[in-house]
Amino acid sequence: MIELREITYKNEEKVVLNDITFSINEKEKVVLLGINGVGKSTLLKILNGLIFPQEGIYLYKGEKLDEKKLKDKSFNKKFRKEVVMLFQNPDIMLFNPTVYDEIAFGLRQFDFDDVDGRVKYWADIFGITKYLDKSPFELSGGEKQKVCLASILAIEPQVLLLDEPTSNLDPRTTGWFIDFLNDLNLTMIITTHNLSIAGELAERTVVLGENHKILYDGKVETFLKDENLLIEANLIHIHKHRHNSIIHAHYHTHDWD
Ligand SMILES: Nc1ncnc2c1ncn2[C@@H]1O[C@H](COP(=O)(O)OP(=O)(O)OP(=O)(O)O)[C@@H](O)[C@H]1O
Repeated sequence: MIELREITYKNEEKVVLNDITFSINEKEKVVLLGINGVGKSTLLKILNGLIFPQEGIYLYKGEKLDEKKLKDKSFNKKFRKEVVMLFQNPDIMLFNPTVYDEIAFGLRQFDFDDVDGRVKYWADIFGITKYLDKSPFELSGGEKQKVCLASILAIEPQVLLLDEPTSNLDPRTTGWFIDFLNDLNLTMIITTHNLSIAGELAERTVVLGENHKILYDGKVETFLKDENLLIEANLIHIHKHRHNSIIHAHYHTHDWD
C-alpha cells in the first residue's frame, strides 16, 4: 500500500532522512522508533503528502505521490480522505469554534451523510460528549488529543499516521487507547520513543538511527531484546541509581514520559 524508495529529505543543508526504503502492506501496523530529532515526524509528514523529499520515490497504492499528483483535485480529495495524520501537538490541528464543529469539519468536507449522528458517535467513543459545545482551546492536552483523534477517525480513513499519540494521555487512557488501536483494522504508522508502548502497538518496528538512516526493520520483540541495537539507537542509557545505600549504574530501558 505504501512504498518508499531511497527517500532523502534535507532541511536547508541538514539531512533529516537518509536513504529510507521500506514498504507497508494494507492493514499492517508499524511502530516508528527513534530518539528526538532522528526524523520520525518528518517521515510522517512525507507519508501524509505535506512535504516532499528531494530524492527518492513515494508510491501510494502503486501511484507516485508528489506535488504534481496532489494538485489533481480528485486525487487530492481521495488521498486526504484516505490518509490522515495526528500531529504531535494537538493545538496545530484545532481551529474550529466548538468541539462539535471540529469533528464535523471533515465529515462536511467529504460529504458524509448523518453528520450529527457521526459526531455524536465519535464523541461518545472518546468520552468527550460533554465538551461538544465547548471551544477546543478550553480543554486539557489529553482532551484535545481525543478531539483530534475523533475528528480524523470520523472520516473513516484507510491509513492512520499517528505522531506520539499517547504523549498527552494518562496511563489509564493510554491502556484503553492501545486496545482501541489494536482493534482497528487499518494501516497504521505510529511514532514513539516509548519502548514499553512500542511492543504493544505493533509486531513490526522501523527504527531510525542518529544518522537518520534505518537502523532496524523487523519484529519489535526481537529489537527490544537486542541490547546492542538498543544502545546503537540510543534508546537505552546508562543511569545511576540507588539500592539502599549502594549506588550503581547499568543500562536502563525505562521510559520517562
Ligand atoms: N520546520 C522545521 N525547520 C527546520 N528544521 C526542522 C523543522 N522541523 C524539523 N526540523 C529538524 O529536522 C530534524 C528532524 O525533526 P523531526 O521532528 O522529524 O524529528 P523526530 O524524530 O520526530 O523528533 P521528536 O521525537 O523530537 O519529535 C530535527 O533536527 C529538527 O530540528
